[in-house]
Parts: sequence; C-alpha cells; structure tokens
Amino acid sequence: MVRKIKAEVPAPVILLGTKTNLVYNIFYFVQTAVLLIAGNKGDLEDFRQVCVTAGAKTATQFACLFSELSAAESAQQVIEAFESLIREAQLHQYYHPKIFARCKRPNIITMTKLIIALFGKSPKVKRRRPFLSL
Ligand SMILES: Nc1nc2c(ncn2[C@@H]2O[C@H](COP(=O)(O)OP(=O)(O)OP(=O)(O)O)[C@@H](O)[C@H]2O)c(=O)[nH]1
Repeated sequence: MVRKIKAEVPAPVILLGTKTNLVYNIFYFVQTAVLLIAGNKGDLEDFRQVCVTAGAKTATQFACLFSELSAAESAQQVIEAFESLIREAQLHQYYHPKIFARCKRPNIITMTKLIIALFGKSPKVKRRRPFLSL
C-alpha cells in the first residue's frame, strides 16, 4: 500500500429483531463477513508508507484478502479485487451453509437502527414552561 491501508467491507447484512438477539446478529456478521485489505494508489511509489510485505502480513493476521492496486492506472485491478471478494464470499457461503440457513429474513439495517438497538433511544427530556407569574 502506498499511503495507508483501508479495509473494504462488503455491504453487511445483519439480522435485527429484539435486543436479545443482537449479540447473535453481530456474531453472525463477524462470522460471515469477508474482508479485503486494499492497498490503493500503487502508482504513487514515492509516497509509499507501508510495504507490500507489511500489508500482506496484516491481511494474514486478520484472515483477510489482500490486494495492491492502482485505481488510476488499472480499472482491471479494481475489478479483480472485487471479483476475489465475491468468490471468497461465495465459497464461504458454500462451506458454511448453516450460518446462512439461520438467516431467514435478512434485513439491511441502518447504523442508526443498530445504535438504537444497542443503547436504546435517548430519553426525551420534557421542558417545562417557566412559571413567570409572581
Ligand atoms: N494517483 C492515484 N490517485 C488516486 C488513486 N485512487 C484514487 N486517487 C485519487 O485520490 C483522491 C481521493 O480519492 P477518493 O476516492 O476521494 O478517496 P478518499 O478515501 O476519499 O481519499 P484518500 O484518503 O485520499 O484515499 C482523488 O483525487 C482520486 O482521484 C490511485 O490509484 N492513484
């Protein structure tokens, strides 16, 4: 990677029901997410801060895919990175069908919903009208 490492996470599909199964849902996401560390801007060799070996090592450490590419020079490299991500996700689905079988009605949820489910809604503070008469 030239300047920094970014983890590109595929769109998460998280089951969300009640608060009680939220832990399971997060666990489900962690189990099913396929990650790719993409080292972009490969053409800017002079600005490199992270060497290829360090990028690849981090990817191995976190069981991620790794790809060095340059979006400016080659769209093909970007396509290949995404294709490898899709292939890996398909393989994962093939080898772990039970995890996906549990996902009967997957909903894509917003971050706001996730935060509300985790911490609850913030209590509404009722403002009292000041009592002005003497
Ligand atoms: N030279 C070069 N420039 C790139 C490459 N990919 C993106 N850029 C440029 O980097 C700038 C920022 O790109 P963005 O897609 O906005 O990425 P960002 O995550 O918002 O910003 P960065 O933190 O700079 O990556 C834009 O001017 C892009 O044209 C690349 O592979 N090579």
